[in-house]
Amino acid sequence: MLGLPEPITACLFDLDGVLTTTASVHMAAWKQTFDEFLRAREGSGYRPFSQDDYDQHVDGRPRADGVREFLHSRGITLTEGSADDPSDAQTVNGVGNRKNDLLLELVKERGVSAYPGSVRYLEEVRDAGFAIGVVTASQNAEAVLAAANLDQFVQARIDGIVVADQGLRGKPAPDSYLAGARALGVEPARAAVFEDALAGVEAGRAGAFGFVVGVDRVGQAAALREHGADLAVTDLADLLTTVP
Ligand SMILES: O=P(O)(O)OC[C@H]1O[C@@H](O)[C@H](O)[C@@H](O)[C@@H]1O
Repeated sequence: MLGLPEPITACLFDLDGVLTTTASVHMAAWKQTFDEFLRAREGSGYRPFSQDDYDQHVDGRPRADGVREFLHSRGITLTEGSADDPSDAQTVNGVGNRKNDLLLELVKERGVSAYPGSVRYLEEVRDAGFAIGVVTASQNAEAVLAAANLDQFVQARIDGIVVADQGLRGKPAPDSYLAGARALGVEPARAAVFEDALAGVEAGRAGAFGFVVGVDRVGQAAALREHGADLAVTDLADLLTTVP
């Protein structure tokens, strides 16, 4: 029993925070990046980047969208710059590159692991014969999936690189999930979306997916439901005992 309603035959999983424990690593890299940025701009009285800032403005969105959205919330607008901007450039790309440098350092230091409950769930989904896709804003998804030994489960991957190459709108727009469903050859109504980000459950709802599971890792179950989750669980293995 996968805890999913009858018509579902495919599962589209977000990666960071749903399958792997890397959401907290992204959060740490963003916090260091934005705190350095704000301190340099506003001095020691700056308001630090918080978990709430991450949840509202950054989580689930493509890297540059996260930079823009968060800085906008603080009344700051930067020029875009270009992809090869140095990481100290005061541009959207420069700030994003600083964050990526820090993320890669942290991933190297801490390693990447999968949630044991998510691995159990993936095994059950695979054994039930359901199609499996990963839909993530991250441009580092291929390496993270491989490091966590999860690539064996994945039949289609729509990641930050595909999103940029195909000119898709990032989450909360439904485009990347719709591309995931297309890649698996299923109608959205027959696919379930699994998301820990508010922008991600919004994307699932906007795409009219058959079922949206909110995965609550930071105590935001009610907000996940408000933004589009049909159900919120704290671990994917909880679904194995849930009858919808
Ligand atoms: O910077 P990356 O690896 O391309 O990731 C982009 C975004 O990917 C999402 O999966 C994370 O939730 C965000 O925190 C992150 O900012």
